[in-house]
Amino acid sequence: MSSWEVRISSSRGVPYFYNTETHESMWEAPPGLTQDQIASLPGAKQHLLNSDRPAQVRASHLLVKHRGSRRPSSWKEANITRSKEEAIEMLNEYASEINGDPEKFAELASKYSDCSSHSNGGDLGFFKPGQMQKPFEDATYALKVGEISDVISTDSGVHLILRTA
Ligand SMILES: N=C(N)NCCC[C@H](NC(=O)[C@@H]1CCC/C1=C\[C@H](COP(=O)(O)O)NC(=O)[C@@H](N)Cc1ccccc1)C(N)=O
Repeated sequence: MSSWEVRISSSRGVPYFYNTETHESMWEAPPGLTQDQIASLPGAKQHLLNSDRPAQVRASHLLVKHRGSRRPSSWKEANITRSKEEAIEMLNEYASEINGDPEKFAELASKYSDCSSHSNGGDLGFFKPGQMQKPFEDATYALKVGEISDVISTDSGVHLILRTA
């Protein structure tokens, strides 16, 4: 496997391959390396090289915060004191009311989401790997476009996610 490693180009912010012996560098993976060998190169954090992961995705979410949230406050409520269990119960009720319907999702997100994105039906716009908290990112990438997640927990609170692109 010689001495290839993965580095991030400072100018382009994307991974490239660098050989510490020959000082060669290339954007594409060196020929002859299997996917597994590439994934185990120094610096090749799987999500950076996850070639089958689209560069960006788009999602909407319905966030219910609780007293354990990193910022237990929102446009709806200055001081959020509900428990995490209560927040999960609320989300499960919303999920059954939404019943997989994207329009219903946007309607309920506008009314009930504790995120500023509520004003836009929960739409977060496009985002790339590394921008959102990991559980949120992984859950979104695991969804097909048009699918709604189960209850996902992050430091912000608990979410329902609808992947839209
Ligand atoms: N578009 C981006 N890159 N904006 C920065 C995202 C930061 C990111 N946020 C999260 O991972 C969670 C999941 C989705 C929303 C979110 C949290 C919070 C609410 O939780 P709190 O921070 O009070 O704990 N909402 C936001 O950030 C909003 N600006 C998202 C947004 C709103 C309107 C339009 C676009 C994006 C993080 N790395 O913390």
